[in-house]
Amino acid sequence: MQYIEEVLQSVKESNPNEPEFYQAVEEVLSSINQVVEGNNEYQQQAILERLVEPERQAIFRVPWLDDNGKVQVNRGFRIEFSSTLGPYKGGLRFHPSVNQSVVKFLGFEQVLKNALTGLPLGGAKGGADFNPKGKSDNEIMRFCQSYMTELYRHIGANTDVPAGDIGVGAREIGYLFGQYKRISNQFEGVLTGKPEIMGGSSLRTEATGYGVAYFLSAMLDAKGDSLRGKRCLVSGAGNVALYLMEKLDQYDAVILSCSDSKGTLYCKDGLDVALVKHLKNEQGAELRDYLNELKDSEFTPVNQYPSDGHHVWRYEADIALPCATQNEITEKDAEALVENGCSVVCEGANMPTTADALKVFKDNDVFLGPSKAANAGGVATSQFEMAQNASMQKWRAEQVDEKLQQVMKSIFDTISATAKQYSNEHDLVLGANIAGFERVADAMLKQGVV
Ligand SMILES: NC(=O)C1=CN([C@@H]2O[C@H](COP(=O)(O)OP(=O)(O)OC[C@H]3O[C@@H](n4cnc5c(N)ncnc54)[C@H](OP(=O)(O)O)[C@@H]3O)[C@@H](O)[C@H]2O)C=CC1
Ligand SMILES: O=C(O)CCC(=O)C(=O)O
Repeated sequence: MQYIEEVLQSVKESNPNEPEFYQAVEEVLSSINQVVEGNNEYQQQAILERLVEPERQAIFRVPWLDDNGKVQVNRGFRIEFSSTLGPYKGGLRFHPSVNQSVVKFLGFEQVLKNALTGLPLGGAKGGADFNPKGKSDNEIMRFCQSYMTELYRHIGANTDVPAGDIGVGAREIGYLFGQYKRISNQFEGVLTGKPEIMGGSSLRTEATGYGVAYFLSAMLDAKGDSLRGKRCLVSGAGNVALYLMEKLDQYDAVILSCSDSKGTLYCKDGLDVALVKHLKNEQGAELRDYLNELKDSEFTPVNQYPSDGHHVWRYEADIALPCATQNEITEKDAEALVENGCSVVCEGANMPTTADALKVFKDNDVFLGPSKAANAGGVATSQFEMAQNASMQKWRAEQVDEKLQQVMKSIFDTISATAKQYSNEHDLVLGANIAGFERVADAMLKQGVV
């Protein structure tokens, strides 16, 4: 434990003002002591010190012209965390809250997540503190072009392959790809999540949400249970949340809620998922507009949320599925969920549960599927896209779906077996952290001091 504590102390000192990054590192390091303390080689070879230090970090200016002819400036990031298991791989986030701490925590998590897929993928993350909301299509395009004008020198189909995340979907990936192709004169699989017409994989859009549903289904299966009739609280109403809800609906679960940055939509008898999806994807509407179509629901705006958490978690339900952003389940939210009968949590968003909330869930035997395992279906399908691009092939949606289901089941089996070996089979947080760490650390040992 002393080695781990020394590394944690040094992470804190050398990364001041990076609370999210420290939180992610602390969660992982404090759950791998059983494998680290018994292995002198990890210490001798400074495996932990290397694991927490990104291989390369690019921080750059992104100037762009708005529709009024005024120059705007944002800060861009690409943090190439680890290439131990393959090319750097991970999404780009465009959101005003993006900063070095957020990108680093996401990159660190990505390394272990990608390891859990069993696929040849390193880990990275990037983005910008750019707010796409309220911007015209032309502004989005000019921003993406400027961002790529710096990013292109760091990436490549075998070097670093970005994808989407919050605020970055097929439209942004299309503009980024167009600019990369123009500057580099290469039509290659340098980005994933591309529109299908230019080399995108079938089902990449749906993959993260569907993957969460497949993972959750494996969790319930392990308890001899199923999703049928289960009352689910979902947060978020973006890419991950919408396709998760779609798949849960197919499994006959009842989706009671979803949310966006304006508030929470709730229906005690279950939301009409097709309507939510239509409003968000086809109409670009807000969640509150649902009430214009169906009156049997309620919308709680953010200014009426409890001061210590989020309204979306304050309802009775069996399962909670956070799919918006980091630290969106507070300690009080976790207590409310437990009190209201929730016994399963499956994380669609990256690190959505605060450290205090994790403790509440653990103390109350809540079965928790951690994000680095449960939401890995997106990046796995990105790797399928890379494979298709490299071989100039296009796989059918059924093929991709079958492979996605296999990966999610295999991740569940791996982390559940690891959890059983070191603690109990339901401690999937421990199982994911140890299984991901061992894969990366053992490859690092074989690669020498790099
Ligand atoms: N896309 C992917 O393939 C993957 C995504 N993830 C993770 O899933 C989560 C959601 O990503 P994704 O669905 O792609 O993103 P989207 O941008 O498509 O959707 C995000 C959703 O969450 C809401 N949201 C975002 N930030 C906040 C906030 N600070 N407070 C309240 N609501 C918020 C948004 O509301 P509004 O629209 O009002 O802003 C929106 O409904 C993120 O944690 C991401 O890292 C993980 C693996 C892969
Ligand atoms: O598809 C990818 O490359 C990355 C997806 C992602 O950003 C994530 O898993 O958090």
